[in-house]
Amino acid sequence: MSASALAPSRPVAPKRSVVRSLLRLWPYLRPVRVRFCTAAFVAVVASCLSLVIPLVLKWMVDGPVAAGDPGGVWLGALAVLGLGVAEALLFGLRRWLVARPMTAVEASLRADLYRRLQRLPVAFHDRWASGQLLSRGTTDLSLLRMFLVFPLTFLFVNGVTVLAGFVVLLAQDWSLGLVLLLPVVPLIVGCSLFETRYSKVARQAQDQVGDLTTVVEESVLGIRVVKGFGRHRSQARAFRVLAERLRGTELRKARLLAAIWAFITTVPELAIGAALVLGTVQVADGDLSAGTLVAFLSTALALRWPVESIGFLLAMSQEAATATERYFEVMDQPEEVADRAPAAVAAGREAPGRKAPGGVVFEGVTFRYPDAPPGSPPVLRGVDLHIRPGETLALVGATGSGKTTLTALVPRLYELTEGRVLLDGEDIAEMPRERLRSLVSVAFEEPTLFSASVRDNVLMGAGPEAGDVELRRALDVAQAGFVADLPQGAATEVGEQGLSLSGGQRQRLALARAVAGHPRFLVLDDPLSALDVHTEALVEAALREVLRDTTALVVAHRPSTVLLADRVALLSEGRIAAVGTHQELLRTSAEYAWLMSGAEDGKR
Ligand SMILES: Nc1ncnc2c1ncn2[C@@H]1O[C@H](COP(=O)(O)OP(=O)(O)OP(=O)(O)O)[C@@H](O)[C@H]1O
Repeated sequence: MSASALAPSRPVAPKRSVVRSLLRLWPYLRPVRVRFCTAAFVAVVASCLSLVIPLVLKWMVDGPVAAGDPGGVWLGALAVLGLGVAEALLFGLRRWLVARPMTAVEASLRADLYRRLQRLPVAFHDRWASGQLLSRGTTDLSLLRMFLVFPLTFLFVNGVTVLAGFVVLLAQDWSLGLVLLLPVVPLIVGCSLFETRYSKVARQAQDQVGDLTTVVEESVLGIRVVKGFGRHRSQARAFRVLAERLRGTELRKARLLAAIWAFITTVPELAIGAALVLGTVQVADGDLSAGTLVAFLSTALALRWPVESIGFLLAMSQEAATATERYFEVMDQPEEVADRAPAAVAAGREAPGRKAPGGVVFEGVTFRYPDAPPGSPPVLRGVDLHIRPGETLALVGATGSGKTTLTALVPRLYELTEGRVLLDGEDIAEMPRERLRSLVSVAFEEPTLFSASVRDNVLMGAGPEAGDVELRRALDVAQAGFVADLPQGAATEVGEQGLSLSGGQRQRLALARAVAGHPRFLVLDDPLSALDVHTEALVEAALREVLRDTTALVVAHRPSTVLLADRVALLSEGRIAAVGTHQELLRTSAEYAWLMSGAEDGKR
C-alpha cells in the first residue's frame, strides 16, 4: 500500500456557506427550473391539504358530532378521505415531474466532470489520487441528485407548510399558538450548531470514501503484485484501517443525526403537551370549544413531520453542499495553458529574414515538474537539441536523467518552465493543441490499451478516415501478426475488460497506434523494451521504413534500438552531454560507453 493512499494530500478549497456552495448548481438547474418549480408548487399544495383535515374535524366535532347527525359525520369522513387521496396523488405527480429533469441534471454534471478531467493537464492528474476523482463522479453526484429530488424541494415545502400551519393555529387560538411557537428559538440554535458540526464530518466522510476507492482501485489494478509478493494480508490490513476510519466518521455522523433528531422531536412534543394541558383547562372553563381544541391539536400533530424532518433534510443538504464543493474543486482547476499568440514570440526571437530550422528544435529548454518541492533543481536544464527533418535521434541516459520528461514536452503534456520547442520552425506553445497532437505521435514505455477492439485501439492514432489498409500497415510495422490469431482478429476486445495480452503484445499494439496515420513527428519512449531480440530485430527492420520519412525522437536503453537512429544524444543529469553517431559517442563519451556496455552485458 502506498503511503499516499493512507494520507493523501488534497488541495483544500476555501470554505463557503452551505447556501453559497449549493448556489453553484444553479446553471445546471436553470434549464429545468419551470418543471422543478411546478413540482415544488404541487408539493406545497399537497402538503397544505393536510392542514385542511383538522378544520374538517373541527366542523365535525362542533357540528354533526355535537348535534348527533350521522349523515354529517359521513360527509365529514368522506371529505377527509378525499383530501387524503388528493394529497397522495399530488405527491405522486410531484415525483413524476422531478424524476426526469433531475436525472438529466445529474447526467450533465457527470458529463461536464468527465470533459473537464480530459482537459485538465497531466500535472493535475499527477497530483490527484484517481479514487478521489472516481468518488466525485459517482458517490458525490448521487448525493447531489438525491438532494435535488428531495431536500431541496422539501426544505421549501415544509417551511411553507409550517408557516401556513402556524397561521391556522394562531387564528384558532392565539394563546395556544404562542405556546407552540416557544420552541422556535431553541430549534434554530440547535439546528445551526448541528450544521456546523455535521459539515466537518460530512466532508471527512466523503474524502475518506475517496481514499478507500483509491485503495480498492490500486489493489485491483495491482492484483498481480499484491499476490506475487504475498501482500494480501497487509493490503487487507491497510484497507481495514481506512474502512474503520470511515466507519468511525459515519458513526459520528449518526450520533450527530440522532442527537438533532431527538432534540427536534422532543422540544415540539413538550410544547404540544403544554398546549394540550392549557387547552383542556380552557375547554373545561368554557373558553374554548372542544372542536377548536381537536382542530388545534390535529394541526399541531400534522406539523410534526415537517418540523421533525428538518434534521435529516439539513443533514442531506450539508452532504450535498460538501459534494458540490468537492465537485467544483475539480471543475475550478485551470485547464491546460492556452496557446500563445504567434506574433508575441516570433517578434521577439526570430531575426528578420532568418528562417527557423526544420525538424524538432529544443531551445534552452528548462523544466521543473509543477508539483516538485520548491527549491528543487529542474529535471531538465538548458537543453539545446536539433533533430533534423527526417532524422531519427536516439536519446540515451542513465535512469532518472530526464529522458521520459523530455519526450513528454514535445506533445506538450507539460508546459516548459523556460525555453521553447519548435516543430518545423513553429513554436509548439503557439500551435493549437489539436494540430500539435495530430502532427506528433507518441508511444510510451507503459503501453496503455483501452477496453475496445484491437482495431479501435490502433486506429485511434490515425484520422477518422483511416481504414483497414492503414490498420494492416501499422500492425505490420509493429510486427503484430499475433492479432490474426486472436479469437475475432482485429475485432477482438482487449484492454482491462477484454482479452489479456502479454507485455510485448501490448507494446506492439501501442507502437502500431503510434505509427498509424503517418505522423510527421514520432516520439517513442523505449518502445521495444518488452520484446525478445528476434521480434525486436523484425520490428526494427519495419520501423526503419517508417522512420525514413518521419522526424523521430526515440528513447533507447539498448544498442539495438540505438542503431535505428541516425544520431544519438546523451542526456546526463538533465543536460545534453554529447551528440553524435553511436560510434562517435562510444569513442568520445565514457558515460555513453559505460551505459551501452551495461546494456550489452544485460542482454548477454
Ligand atoms: N510527475 C512527476 N512529478 C515530479 N517529478 C517527476 C515526475 N515524473 C518524473 N519525475 C522526476 O523527474 C526525474 C526524471 O524522470 P524521467 O522519468 O524523465 O527519467 P528517465 O530518464 O526517463 O528514467 P528511466 O530511464 O528510468 O525511465 C526523476 O528524478 C523523477 O523522479
